[in-house]
Amino acid sequence: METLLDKRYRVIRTLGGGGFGETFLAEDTQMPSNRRCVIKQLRPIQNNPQIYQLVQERFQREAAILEDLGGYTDQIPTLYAYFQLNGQFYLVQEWIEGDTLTAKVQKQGLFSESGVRELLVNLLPVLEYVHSKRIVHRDIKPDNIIVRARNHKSVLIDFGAVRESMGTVFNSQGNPTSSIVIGTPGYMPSEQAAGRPVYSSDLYSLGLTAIYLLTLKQPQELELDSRTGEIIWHRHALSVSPTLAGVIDRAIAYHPRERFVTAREMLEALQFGSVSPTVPYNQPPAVNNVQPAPTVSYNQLPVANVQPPATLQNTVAVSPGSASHQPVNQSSGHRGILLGALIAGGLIGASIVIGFALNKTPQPVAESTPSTEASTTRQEQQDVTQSVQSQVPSSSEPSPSISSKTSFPPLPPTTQQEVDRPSPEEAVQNYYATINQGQYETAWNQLSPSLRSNKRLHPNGYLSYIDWWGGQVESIDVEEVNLVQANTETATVNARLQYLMKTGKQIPGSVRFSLLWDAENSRWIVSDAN
Ligand SMILES: Nc1ncnc2c1ncn2[C@@H]1O[C@H](COP(=O)(O)OP(=O)(O)OP(=O)(O)O)[C@@H](O)[C@H]1O
Repeated sequence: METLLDKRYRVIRTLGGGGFGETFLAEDTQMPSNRRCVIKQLRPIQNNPQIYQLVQERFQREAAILEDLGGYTDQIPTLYAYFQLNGQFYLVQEWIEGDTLTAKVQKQGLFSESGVRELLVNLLPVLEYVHSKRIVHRDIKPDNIIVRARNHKSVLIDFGAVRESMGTVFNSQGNPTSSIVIGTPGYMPSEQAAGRPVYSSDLYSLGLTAIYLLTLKQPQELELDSRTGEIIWHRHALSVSPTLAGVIDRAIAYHPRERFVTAREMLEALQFGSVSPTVPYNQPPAVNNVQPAPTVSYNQLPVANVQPPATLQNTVAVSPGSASHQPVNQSSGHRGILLGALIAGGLIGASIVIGFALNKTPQPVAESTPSTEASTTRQEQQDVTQSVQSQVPSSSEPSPSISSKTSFPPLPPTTQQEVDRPSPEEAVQNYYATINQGQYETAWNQLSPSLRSNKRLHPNGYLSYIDWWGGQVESIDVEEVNLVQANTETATVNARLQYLMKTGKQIPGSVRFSLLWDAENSRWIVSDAN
């Protein structure tokens, strides 16, 4: 007699299988059309009654998230049902008829630039939505994007969240913990491999997906800059425009703070071409577009310089455990981080689970995303301190809100302009007032040309500047400005600041400004800041 799963679903064929269970194509015998669906079977990696209870709770929570996500857009499969049977968990999802990007490339060869652009423009709003729900997909790759045959829209399948709930184990202290990291070697950035995905981890994976489509190179086949750890791929895609190359470069930057912070930002860079043509691979880390990803201690990522098997691209679940012991060496760590963990765990080929119980609190998806708590990591503070180095004084018109009185030495007034000459402290105050009013371009133009073109501070020019001020900082409070020295041509001012970040955090900072008097425009400009 024919068996029906959950007395309802007739399995047509197996679509795939991995460490967590199998995936089936089935038909729903209780729908008039016998509509087709995909059934994902999931097995907890540790099986005892206490764990089962916990997994069950997490599974339910994650299924609710999938339901919510799939209900919003036709670019995420709809969740039809979920159930438990014989100690296993099942998700019943919409079957997306079409080809994965992997299958498409196999059929039609390389994607054109416009094909890749179209794909990104199509997918980035979906990612923006997913991130707005505090979810990091965690397994974006060509296999997990299906182009729907009906309307050619790209659909994002295989969210990592539910599989992660299957990794619940008890650690040696008897506390439940999430024992695994979900992701695919090569497509997964280092912070994710260390168990701390942030939103831009998905942008990184999407960037590598784009490179695959443009070059047919899997991430492991691409070289790394031995000094910076950045991926070298331009030589395999010589006809790609500088704008697209720049967008991809930024998405795949090693460090999250150098990447686009949001999917929207990446989309806009793609649409409006505002990314500088190339971000040289050998650049030092950007300091002016810090990603406020406070849960990641980048200087604590593990390093393992083990080369991966070149073709490995299956999703894996690995222990995030060793993430906190060895200092990161950005010039060489990169891909080795995860792969070391994989190989150390005995990975050969397909999906595996290394069920190390870790002394680590559980990390449901929402907690894996950038935190909004008020504390600040040392790294973040450092980043902020560095990133404020490019602030400039504002226009010569004193702002009514300025409270610090001028202590500029009296000058012999020669013209009305000279009489109205702002003090250096006022210039600094005005500069930040301009930023608080959202007049970023005006503020940018108050930087000296050499400061504006300082690649260390502004790797992508003005874009880096607005990334920081417009994208990450909510407002800035100037707590104190002190004049260090001044003459008619130059001045030095110290400023003590408090950044209110969009995440809700408050971060202190201090900057020493070097100002130059711009007589032609009767204003101070910032020639240096540190
Ligand atoms: N909703 C869906 N609609 C259509 N096909 C799907 C859907 N979900 C998964 N698939 C396909 O089913 C197959 C198996 O999916 P599964 O999630 O088990 O992935 P896998 O490739 O076997 O493993 P993994 O990606 O976890 O390494 C894949 O080819 C995938 O494209």
